[in-house]
Amino acid sequence: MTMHDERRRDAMMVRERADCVCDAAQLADIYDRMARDITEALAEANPVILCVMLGGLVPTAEITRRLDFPFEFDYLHATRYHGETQGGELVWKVSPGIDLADRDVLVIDDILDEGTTLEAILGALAAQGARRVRTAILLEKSHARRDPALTVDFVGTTVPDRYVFGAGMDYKGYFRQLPAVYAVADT
Ligand SMILES: O=P(O)(O)OC[C@H]1O[C@H](OP(=O)(O)OP(=O)(O)O)[C@H](O)[C@@H]1O
Ligand code: HPA
Repeated sequence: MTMHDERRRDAMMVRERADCVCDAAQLADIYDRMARDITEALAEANPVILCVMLGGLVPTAEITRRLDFPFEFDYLHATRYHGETQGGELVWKVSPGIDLADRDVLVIDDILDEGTTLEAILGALAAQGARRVRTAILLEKSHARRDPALTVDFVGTTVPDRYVFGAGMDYKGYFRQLPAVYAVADT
């Protein structure tokens, strides 16, 4: 069996035993509410919306299709889990291509865990001259391992301190496409 086959088999076993922590109907309600709050804050701001690839892809698509006001759209790619369940060094793969000087920016990502990724993104966007950066994160993980000063403007919901996947998030590269969020079962 190749290494890829083993990872796939591991992912399938983990999915079978995982607990659903946010189902598709709950996610739809969360996206509706986030889109309403974002509209209230940004409809007149001519913002740039930035998707944090890869995990931000699904929440960004779900939220932006609920926004009926003009905005520009771009993405950035910063990653530090590299297909594993423990974070490592942050690698910047792609910076936003659009000029952010004096712009209102909304960053959309899937999860706030230890906060390392979001801190780096906020630093980079400030360095690019953004006027104001707001953040929309689908899930906030409940623990005390991040700087409490790091706050998010639009939070979907809170999840327990377990590795989660689905709705854009992967387990070892798999299952980003699942329409609900699952937590890996304790061993
Ligand atoms: O708060 P942190 O502990 O820094 O973790 C949060 C980040 O981790 C995930 O990205 P990941 O590095 O897994 O890349 P991916 O989006 O390609 O899955 C997630 O999409 C967030 O961007
Ligand atoms: O629990 C998680 N799941 C998926 N990606 C993540 N990135 C940080 N934490 C997580």
